[in-house]
Formats: sequence, structure tokens, C-alpha cells
Amino acid sequence: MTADLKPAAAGETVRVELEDRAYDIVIGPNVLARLGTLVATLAPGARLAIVTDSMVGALHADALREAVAGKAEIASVITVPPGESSKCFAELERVVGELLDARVERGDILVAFGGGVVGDLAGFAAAVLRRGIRYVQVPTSLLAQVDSSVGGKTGIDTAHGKNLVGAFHQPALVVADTGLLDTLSPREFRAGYAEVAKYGLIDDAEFFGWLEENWQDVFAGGPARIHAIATSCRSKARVVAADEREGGQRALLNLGHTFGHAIETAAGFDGTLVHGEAIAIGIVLAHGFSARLGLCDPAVEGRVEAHLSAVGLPTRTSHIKADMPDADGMLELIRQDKKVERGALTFVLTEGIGKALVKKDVDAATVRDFLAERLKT
Ligand SMILES: NC(=O)c1ccc[n+]([C@@H]2O[C@H](COP(=O)([O-])OP(=O)(O)OC[C@H]3O[C@@H](n4cnc5c(N)ncnc54)[C@H](O)[C@@H]3O)[C@@H](O)[C@H]2O)c1
Ligand SMILES: O=C(O)C(=O)C[C@@H](O)[C@H](O)[C@H](O)COP(=O)(O)O
Ligand SMILES: [Zn+2]
Repeated sequence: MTADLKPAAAGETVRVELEDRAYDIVIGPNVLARLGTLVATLAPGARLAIVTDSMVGALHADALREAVAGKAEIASVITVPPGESSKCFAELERVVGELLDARVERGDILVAFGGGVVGDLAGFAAAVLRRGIRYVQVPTSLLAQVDSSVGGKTGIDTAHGKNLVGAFHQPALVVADTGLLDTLSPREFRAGYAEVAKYGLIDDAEFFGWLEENWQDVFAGGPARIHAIATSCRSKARVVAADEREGGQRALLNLGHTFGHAIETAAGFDGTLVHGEAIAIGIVLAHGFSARLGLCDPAVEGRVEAHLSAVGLPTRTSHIKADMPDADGMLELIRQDKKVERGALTFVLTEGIGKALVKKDVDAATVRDFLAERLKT
């Protein structure tokens, strides 16, 4: 462990600079204990409505109750089933109904206590309830701590694809207690790691190199893990502050997602393939496709795949399902991507490690031919 990681061991606060909607991401071990004080400062007298999933609730709801005891009243605790299938209209309707039953008011605060599924669903409920109430993200998975709790993308999936119904609604605060990750399954930790590696691949080759050297320490916990989470949050906060609604450079955070979301949708939202795993495959495909278009050296894909595969992530569709749609079927799913403009495809591609770029007007037939080849591997 290098000496420069020591200050981060105690944690760090990252600011998302968004003028009157700026907020802090408080990162570190035991920061959950500060939640009551932080919320009472943010909104004195506000009641809290907690949204969680049954896995996180069973493990950590008591700690959350303790953290807010005497500081803020809990109006309601709403529990959804764990997993991607909860990001749907039916669960949204149920959550909103329970919030209204509890007479949660505009001045109250919703607390999204869970992984990215709870964060996206609860954030969307907060965006639409009484035309918008404030919410606090308390992310409990690695993926949620490094990505989904920051930036205000909220929403649900439909049969047409991922995140197709939603809203931009920034949280008022993010409290990422890194100690909560100790109960996360190795599979879910690995899935979140795909989004950590993504930040290095977008624009920070040094961070990617550091991950290649130190990923085992990140998995083990301690200062390296906190360093990886804080570095990821700083990176995302910078991009979101510069382009909140994805008019331009925020699309870089979608590296691996055009292929990845299509693969995740094709696999069904049943847990066969979780988001981070689909993104790992999508990241490898994005690098391979960049090489195919002559944007980068083919060796780059090999380096990326070697790292993701070393940590235990899937990197090929054949690892997952025998009955994936064919290349035409995948292309149809890709056409639902939110970056499509006037029917033309946009991909986040790369010129090398840490050199991602947004490429518009990508030829659909070239994508189909590339996929036809790759879906066999
Ligand atoms: N809004 C965004 O910017 C953004 C960014 C990335 C991903 N996402 C979305 O996030 C979702 C994926 O998030 P995820 O990977 O956190 O999945 P998730 O919310 O399904 O959590 C993964 C699993 O881990 C469990 N879990 C969470 N925290 C735990 C803990 N501390 N201990 C034990 N178990 C725990 C959950 O119950 C669940 O079973 C996807 O829907 C994806 O689209 C959104
Ligand atoms: O915050 C962003 O912007 C991202 O693209 C982060 C992604 O990791 C995340 O999966 C996001 O939900 C994808 O957004 P979408 O707009 O492509 O649905
Ligand atoms: Zn993602």
C-alpha cells in the first residue's frame, strides 16, 4: 500500500458542483452513523421515508434506525424485492402508493437505502411524488457507491429495455458507508467493479494501471477500496457537474452501455446477468469495436479483457446464455438506446486506455456484422 492512500483511509467528502443543487458525497467507514445529523442539518424537522430492499433491510435497517434516532422521525419504511425486476412500473406504483398512505409531504425526505435498483426506483419515486421531493442516497453496493447514487439519473426498465422511463433528479446528499460493503456477495462486488474500471478506461489511464496492480487490495477492503471509491466518485462528480443532462461529455459514462444494456435486456431482468456483468461484456465489445473501426490498436481490447476476466467478470456473451438473440435482434435492442439521434446510432468508443470518445452516426450494418461475429464467442 502506498503512503499516499493513507489520508483516504478515514474517508473523504466529494462535492458535486451543481449551483443551487450542489451536494456532498460523504464516503468512509461508519459514515452511516452520521446520517441523522446530516439529514437534520439539511432539512430540520423533515420526516424520513426509507425505501430499501428486503436483503439490505434485513441486514442493515437497524443500523439506519439507530443512525437517525432522536434526529429525525421515520414516517415509513418501504421494502421492495431485491434485484433488477423491481425497477418496474408495478413497484413504482406500490412505492408511490405507500408514500402517499404515509402522507409523505413535499418537505419530507426520501432515503434510498440499497443498491442501484433501490436508488434508481426510489429516486424516480422522489422525482414524481407531489411533483418532486428531496431524497438522500445511502448506497449499500459497490456499484451504487461508485456510480448510481451520484448524478441524478433515476428510472425504471420496460420490456423495451433498460432505464427507458425516468427523470433527472439530483439527490440532496449521498452517504456512502464503505463498511456496509462487507456483507455484499462477491458476485455483486465484482459487478460493481466493472463500473470502477470504467472510470479508468474513460479518461484516467493511470487509475486503470493502478487497478491492474492493486485490484486484490480493493477487493480485500481497507484504504485501497476507499481510494477506488473516492476516485470513482470524484470522476463522476466532475463529469456530472460539467454536463448534468448528457448534452455532450456525460455520454462518456455510458462506455460499454450501448452493447451492455442490449445484452442485459436480452438476458431478461431475472438475475441471470446483473448490470455490472453486462457492462463488463459491453466494455470489452466497445474496445473490440473501436479496434474494428481502426480507432485503437487491437491489443487494447486484450488488455481490458485480461483485467476484467482476472477479477472474475464475464467478458463474452457465451459465458452467459446459449439462447441470446442473434445480431439482428441485438441491433433492434440497441436502436432503443437513449443516445440514438434521428435514428442514427451513437457509441462510446476509444482510442486507447483512458481515451474514450463519443462517436455519432455509427453505421448499423457494421455493428450488426461485428455482433454476428462476436455473439459466437
Ligand atoms: N442511476 C445511475 O446513474 C446508475 C448507474 C449505474 C447503474 N445503475 C443501475 O443500478 C442497478 C444495479 O445496481 P446494483 O448493482 O447495486 O444492484 P442491486 O441494487 O440489485 O444490488 C445488488 C444485490 O446486492 C444486494 N445488496 C445491496 N447492498 C448490499 C449489502 N450491503 N449487503 C448485502 N447485499 C446487498 C441487493 O439486495 C441485491 O440483491 C441497475 O439497475 C443499473 O441500471 C444506475
Ligand atoms: O450516470 C451516467 O450518466 C451513466 O451513464 C452511468 C451508467 O453507469 C448507468 O448505468 C446509467 O444508468 C446508464 O444511463 P442510461 O441513460 O444509459 O440509461
Ligand atoms: Zn452502468
